[in-house]
Amino acid sequence: MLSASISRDFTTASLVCNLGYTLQSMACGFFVNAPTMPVYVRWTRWIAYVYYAFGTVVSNQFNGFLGDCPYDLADDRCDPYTGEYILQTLGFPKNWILVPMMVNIGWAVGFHILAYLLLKYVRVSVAVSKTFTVKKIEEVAAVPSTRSDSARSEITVTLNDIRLSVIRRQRLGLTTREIEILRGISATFVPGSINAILGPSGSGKSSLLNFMADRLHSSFNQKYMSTGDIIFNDKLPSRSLVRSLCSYVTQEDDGLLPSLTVRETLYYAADLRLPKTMSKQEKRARANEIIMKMGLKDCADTLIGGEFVKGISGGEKRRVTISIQLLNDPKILLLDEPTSGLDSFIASSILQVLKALAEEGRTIICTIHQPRSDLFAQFGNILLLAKGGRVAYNGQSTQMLDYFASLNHPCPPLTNPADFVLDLVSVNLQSEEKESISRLKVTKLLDHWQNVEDPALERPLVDAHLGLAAAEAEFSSQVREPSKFLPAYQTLLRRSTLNFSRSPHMIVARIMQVAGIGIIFALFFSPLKDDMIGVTNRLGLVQEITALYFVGMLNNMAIYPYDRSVFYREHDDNVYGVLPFFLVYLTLELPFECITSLIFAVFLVLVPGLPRTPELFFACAYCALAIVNCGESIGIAFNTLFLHEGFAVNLISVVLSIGCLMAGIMSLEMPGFLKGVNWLSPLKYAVSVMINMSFDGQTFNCVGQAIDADGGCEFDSGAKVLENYGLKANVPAYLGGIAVAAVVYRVLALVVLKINRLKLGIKTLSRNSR
Ligand SMILES: Nc1ncnc2c1ncn2[C@@H]1O[C@H](COP(=O)(O)OP(=O)(O)OP(=O)(O)O)[C@@H](O)[C@H]1O
Repeated sequence: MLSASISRDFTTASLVCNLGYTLQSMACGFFVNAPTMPVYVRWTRWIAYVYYAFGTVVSNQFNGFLGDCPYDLADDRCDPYTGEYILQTLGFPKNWILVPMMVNIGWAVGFHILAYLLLKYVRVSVAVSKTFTVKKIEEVAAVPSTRSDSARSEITVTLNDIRLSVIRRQRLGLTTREIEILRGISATFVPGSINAILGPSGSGKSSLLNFMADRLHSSFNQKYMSTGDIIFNDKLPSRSLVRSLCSYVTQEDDGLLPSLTVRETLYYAADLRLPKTMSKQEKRARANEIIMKMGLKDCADTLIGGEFVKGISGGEKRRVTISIQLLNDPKILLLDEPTSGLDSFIASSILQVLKALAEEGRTIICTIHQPRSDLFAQFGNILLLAKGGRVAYNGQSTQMLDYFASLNHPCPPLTNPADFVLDLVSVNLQSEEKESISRLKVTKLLDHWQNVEDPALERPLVDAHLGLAAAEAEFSSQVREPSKFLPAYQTLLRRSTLNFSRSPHMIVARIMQVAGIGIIFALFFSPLKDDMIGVTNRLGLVQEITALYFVGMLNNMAIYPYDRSVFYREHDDNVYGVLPFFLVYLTLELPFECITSLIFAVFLVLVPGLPRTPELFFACAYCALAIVNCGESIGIAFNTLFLHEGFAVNLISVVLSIGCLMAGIMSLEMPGFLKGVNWLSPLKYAVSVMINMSFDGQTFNCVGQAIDADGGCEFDSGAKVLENYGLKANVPAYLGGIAVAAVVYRVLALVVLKINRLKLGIKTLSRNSR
């Protein structure tokens, strides 16, 4: 909480938290012996709550303790076996239990108060975005409309008795429940004006739009089923053709990268979405044409902006999201709540833009939750749904009130027509009496539409087979193929590099997450001595390489969830596949991991004085790189499986903590099952390699050690340390194991992402199977 109140940005907050935690754990006295800490950091233990917690636990464990001393208890040589001696070596007073517990309560309260004060008095500053002139990708003049003749042909969309239901698994998959979402929707959407889908909450507006855009995907937990046809100009297109002809604008603008300008966003989108037959100049010209058409000229060189950088306005963001979908000149544009969250002026301007697009011959279909009367006037055609997914009206907006008036439901004067019809088709749940009256009224309205007015009653059913062939013939030139691997990879790499280079705090955090903890280790452990304390400090220092597992996760959390949102949107639009996205992430991540791992090895090996050999230096950098990389892989996998970042981070932390506890000296005696699991952990290999290479061939003096009968001591050589702790390992094999683990973890992350992005279709049932 304190870190988040110091910086509200996750990247910086996680850096503060990580370095703060590392400092705490170094100062606690477990990894590095407190009395032997260098004087310039020895004081830090007094401000480390972990020191007090560790002191309490150790005091509780060793007060009055006596180990199995092989000599007479009065013999001085038994001193190292006493709890008093152990406490003295660790630098803790005797019976030090109550005081540190009270101090820690003080720390807990203090941290909360400090966080409260920071949250209350330190305001989040939102920087105003700079404008960027595109230098490398030169500006290309907008050209007059490039719509081809085929693009100008118009499409009337007809829905024929669409039924949609979902079967959901419950109680750990033991039972299932079927929910009917749409019950026989027949409607017509015409080109030339805005087609609005209205209805109370839960009436199925979004589900219908998602169904039309082919965005409903079955999964393990839910299986969608549908019947009915979507017809384009009396022809029955395949689902893939529907997907190609329809562009879909989602409710959120989360498919935009905050550090790109509007023009850059559209240039890169054009590169990714427009066919490879178009030259770069033509793609740029198309993007500039859209910028002019959508009224984005004035903000074209302003950053999109995000949480901490004020960029373009909310209305402009909506326009940019719509613009991206307009790049390939779709014949049908579906928009989910395009005006939600916008003020009336901006909402009205968005609808005017949509109206102008419709007047060019496009079929514009949008859901609107509760339009004001001025917005309602912009709609040409209305589909009114009632709760339960049934149609109450479909036709021209100008005739809607007359239709309801003819059924004895006149709209009172000065009433917003949209509010009036939404009330009309809603069930009033305020009292039982009102509910039964309103339910009867709604049922009558729905039955009347279904039995008397439903356009499907007059429509001859299209011959599915002939219709399919005819549709393919008419619209095949409009089919959009996803971008091939190489061009997609190149464009995404350029875009991500530009976005990343404009986020200096992320670059600093990526470097300092690894280098920072290396510096802290060096401060606490340097210089390593050759006595007993030197032995335990070496073990502690080498063990600390496991902290990099968390660094990988934090690096991933700072970037991946944002990249993922943009990727999911573009993948839903069938712009490119999983692999280019995945490899671009890896390409940007690896140079940072290589450089920071080398820096880390300087502070872990050279500065404190582990054997200063090239072998150990590069082995350390290699292990560090693999551990950070595996942490990132686990981050990718969990952040793909779970969209909620808080939940994902909790789960990842558990997995990583278990990995750290099972590595090296933290778990010398584990049950067989856990030993088996540990072979899957990169930390096991890395810590073993580091311990073996750090101790092999080393000699130590006996200061502070129990002297055995022949005058020697337990740990006078590195070989004895490895043998006594059971840490001897086959270093070359383990070095190979680390590489295998890094590759396997990353491939697993790719498989998780691939499975997650499998677009399991909707099961289409024939009419008589229901
Ligand atoms: N995958 C699903 N699992 C269970 N129920 C679903 C699912 N999808 C839709 N529904 C149900 O279908 C109904 C229609 O949902 P939908 O989101 O389409 O309504 P809506 O009219 O768009 O509502 P709102 O205006 O509040 O967004 C709701 O009752 C919803 O709970």
